[in-house]
Amino acid sequence: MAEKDVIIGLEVHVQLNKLNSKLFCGCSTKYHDAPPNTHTCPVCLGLPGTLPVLNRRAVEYAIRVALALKCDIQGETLFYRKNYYYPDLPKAFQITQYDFPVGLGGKILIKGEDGEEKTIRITRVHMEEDPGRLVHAGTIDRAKYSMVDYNRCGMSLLEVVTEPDLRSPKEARSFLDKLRNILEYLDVFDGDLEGAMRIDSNISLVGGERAEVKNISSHKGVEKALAYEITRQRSARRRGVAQVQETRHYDELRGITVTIRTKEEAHDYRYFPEPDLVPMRIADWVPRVEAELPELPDAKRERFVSDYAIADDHAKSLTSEIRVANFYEDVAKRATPRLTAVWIADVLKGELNYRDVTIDRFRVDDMVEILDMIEKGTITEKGAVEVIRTILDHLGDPSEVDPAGVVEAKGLARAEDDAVKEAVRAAVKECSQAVADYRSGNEKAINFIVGMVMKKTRGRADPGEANRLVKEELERTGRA
Ligand SMILES: Nc1ncnc2c1ncn2[C@@H]1O[C@H](COP(=O)(O)OP(=O)(O)OP(=O)(O)O)[C@@H](O)[C@H]1O
Ligand SMILES: [Mg+2]
Ligand SMILES: [Mg+2]
Repeated sequence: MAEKDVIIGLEVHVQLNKLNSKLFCGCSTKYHDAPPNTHTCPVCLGLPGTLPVLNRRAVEYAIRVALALKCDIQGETLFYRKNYYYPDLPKAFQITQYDFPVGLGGKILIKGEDGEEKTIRITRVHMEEDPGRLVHAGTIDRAKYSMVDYNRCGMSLLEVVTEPDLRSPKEARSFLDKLRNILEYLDVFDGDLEGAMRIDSNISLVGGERAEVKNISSHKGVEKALAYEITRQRSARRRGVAQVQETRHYDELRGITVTIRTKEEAHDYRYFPEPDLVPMRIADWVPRVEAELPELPDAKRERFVSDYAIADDHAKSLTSEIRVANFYEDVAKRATPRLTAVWIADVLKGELNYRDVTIDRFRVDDMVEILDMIEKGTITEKGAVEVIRTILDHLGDPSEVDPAGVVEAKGLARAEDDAVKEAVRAAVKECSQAVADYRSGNEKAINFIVGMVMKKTRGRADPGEANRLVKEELERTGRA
């Protein structure tokens, strides 16, 4: 439900984890399976006397994202020091942007609560370095001690800040899904890696101060934390307790948020320009980066509708993930595009979701073969679903299955026409009561006869076709 009194704005930290090296040093970004503190060097550990060297590719990726989010790219961009003391950042300041971020004033289209397309404005996109990761012994508010892992320290981060345009937890989630989708299209980001996206959610009720729920890493977590906050803030208001500007933590296990600090305790970060990095004229880079921008989800969706003459809903579903979109096009080139759209969007995606399997585990060749069998009438639609399910259920087995093999092994080949006709004749003879009912005007009685045909052919007849044949047979025998 769109909530008129709810105001939400997000700050999304996106790790540019497809880069090979960190933002200011040559350390590898592939630390996810490595032991703690093995991907570090004097620069990302912030040892005295070291100097940052900017990763050009990171700047290029940042411009790519800012352009895709329709931001104005700033002519010159500058880094600042944000000073704070916390063990996740050994040099006691974070190199980030403040004035002159890479991009200002963009937008993302999402599906709003009312089902209509809705524009969420992007305030800015800026670059910064990721701090290290604290691992708390127990929960953050009660831990006896914490351990620190600097593998993540110095990774390239983007912060994408929205205007407070979101009106419900669900809209916040659609925004995050859409953002992730765009980032994956841009090939700068792998959302499956741990810590790839971390979100600060700001939420207030009209006329009240905002609470900022820090550092949630799943979209579902954000949705739940925001729902909890709405209830909490409303109930406080009813009791006459005013919301103060504060930072809160979401306790995922307990499903609640707890206060961490209020505005009075807020840090003064003493931002000042980073003296070890010069301002960059990025305006000159823009034409080249723009020319290399790939097709984005909204554009792909429009093209799918016009190139393949498929329904907009199908196009939307197929483009909501780059891997699905690519799979669709690979199959559609070799099969009927409309039929392909229906089977991928309405059937395959559901079966994959149910099993939590990604589409690249399914073979393009297999999908083409299944669609071919449907079109030639070799299998029924029901049989095709069975084939898809069986293939998915045997992923990773030593003896993987293929469509023809499943059809053979499960006897899914559609019954020969003669066999169906034979079954129809027999069914009409046997179901004399249903036949009499049908003839006296009860049209639904035909379903019983069709059911008998399906039973006799062990489900290998096409139900529509069986229905047509039963009617023909009833007419023929009625005339006699
Ligand atoms: N009344 C409000 N209710 C909910 N969200 C708000 C409200 N006013 C602003 N916001 C949101 O709060 C966020 C402010 O983020 P911003 O990065 O500009 O500042 P910050 O949170 O003060 O700084 P920091 O980066 O240190 O957390 C934006 O996403 C904005 O949309
Ligand atoms: Mg911020
Ligand atoms: Mg903030």
